[in-house]
Amino acid sequence: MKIAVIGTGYVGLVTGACLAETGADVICVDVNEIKIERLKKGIIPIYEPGLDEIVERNYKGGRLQFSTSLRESVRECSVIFIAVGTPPGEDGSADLRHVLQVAREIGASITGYTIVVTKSTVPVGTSAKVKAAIQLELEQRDAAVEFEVASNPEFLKEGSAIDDFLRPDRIVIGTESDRAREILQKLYHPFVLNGHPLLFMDIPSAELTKYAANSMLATKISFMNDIANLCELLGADVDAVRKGIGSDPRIGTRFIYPGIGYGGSCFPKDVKALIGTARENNYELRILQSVDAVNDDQKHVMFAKIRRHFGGELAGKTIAVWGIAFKPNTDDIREAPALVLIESLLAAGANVQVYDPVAMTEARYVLSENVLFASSALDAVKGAHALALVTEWSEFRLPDWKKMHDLMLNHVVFDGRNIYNPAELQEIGYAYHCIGRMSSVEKLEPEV
Ligand SMILES: NC(=O)c1ccc[n+]([C@@H]2O[C@H](COP(=O)([O-])OP(=O)(O)OC[C@H]3O[C@@H](n4cnc5c(N)ncnc54)[C@H](O)[C@@H]3O)[C@@H](O)[C@H]2O)c1
Ligand SMILES: O=c1ccn([C@@H]2O[C@H](COP(=O)(O)OP(=O)(O)O[C@H]3O[C@H](CO)[C@@H](O)[C@H](O)[C@H]3O)[C@@H](O)[C@H]2O)c(=O)[nH]1
Repeated sequence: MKIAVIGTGYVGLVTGACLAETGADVICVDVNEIKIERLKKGIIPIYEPGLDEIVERNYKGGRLQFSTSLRESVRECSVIFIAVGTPPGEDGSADLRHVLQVAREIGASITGYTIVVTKSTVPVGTSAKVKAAIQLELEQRDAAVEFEVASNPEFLKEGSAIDDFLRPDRIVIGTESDRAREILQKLYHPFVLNGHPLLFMDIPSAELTKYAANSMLATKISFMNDIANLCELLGADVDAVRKGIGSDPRIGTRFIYPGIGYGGSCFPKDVKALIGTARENNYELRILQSVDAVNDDQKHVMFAKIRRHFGGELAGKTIAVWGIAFKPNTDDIREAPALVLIESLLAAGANVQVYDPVAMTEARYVLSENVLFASSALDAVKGAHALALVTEWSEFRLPDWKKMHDLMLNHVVFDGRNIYNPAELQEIGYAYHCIGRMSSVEKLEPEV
């Protein structure tokens, strides 16, 4: 089966490489010439564990190709995936510019029966727009080419994208015909050998499933962040509460970790987009409005703790920030909570020294030149008055606290992910603040 994947970002490249892994003949297309040139040289444009191996193996095996020409690439393909970005527009709704541009080009190029599958996250009704755009192009060139559209939202997580794609919890496909259903069932058969379901449904339901899934997960996180903030007021420990509620299988243990707000290219934009979709239909999604508002506030919680610790005066203080990526195992810094914290620290007159194991290059594009980019975690804490742990990378989990004690000017740790042991830090002489817990350590008088 010959397949084209349009858009070679986090989703498109993983999709293309994983489909090629099953023996399919895949061509990945992108408008970004530099990206495609680098991919042809074996340079992977993003950090995603395991992606380099799978791309290299399939590229060398001839099953995976790269191109900047959509028109040439899609001609012989029976299935075309659209995996371009759908960033938030000014009003928060999904910007469909790239998706519809691709649809028009597909319409201008296909010559035989084709299934056009929308994999990008798009609002309900987008597949119908894609279909209309392709149809219009076909009519304009007077071509009677049979095609169908389908919706196949992607649920992979950055940092574990390969595993998520190869062993999905489920695959959701919205189709309108048995023919498209049979072809997509065949294509995805190798990925559901684990017994997890391939769920066929109508197209609007498939499109909405994606937003509902992300919104549900974001709701769990904002709910726990709200509870964490209440824990601090009541003298309770959110991690005990988390374990206490998570043991009930109806609630479950996953995605209830409090922190400093969810980030990334999906939850923030998809929650906002779904709120907008509802509003366009005269319906207020009140729960999601609160989820979004709680998340915006949560991104400021760590800054408030740091400012309070230093008696409201941060001018001249040096704060080390560990982690910029929105989560570990990715170089993606879109909507990362670290960016909000760093901006607030700089605005308050603090010096900021940052370190991230893989996101430093991305960070240099967006962070102010006043930020000091450290060469290692230890380098970042040199001369610092405080350490803020933002992203829970593995290499930050067991720091050499004693060595750091000598490097830091003042000894206080702000743990945005609740990964450190307060007792251990107290023994070495650090003050400790985390999320949703008032530990005895935190109640120590601030150091000068
Ligand atoms: N990143 C994730 O974890 C994730 C997971 C599931 C779904 N999604 C959704 O998948 C979609 C893609 O997300 P992403 O993170 O991979 O985006 P991305 O920004 O990493 O990649 C998008 C790519 O599309 C290319 N592109 C734009 N216009 C094009 C065109 N006309 N022709 C060819 N290529 C074009 C861009 O150059 C870019 O390389 C979005 O709708 C997103 O919401 C993302
Ligand atoms: O208990 C938790 C779990 C996650 N997060 C935060 O939530 C954000 C998103 O994390 P995660 O969902 O792991 O990463 P993404 O790669 O953004 O994946 C989400 O967004 C993708 C794009 O739509 C979907 O495909 C995935 O299913 C969905 O999990 C990150 O900032 C995490 O730190 C928490 O604060 N607490």
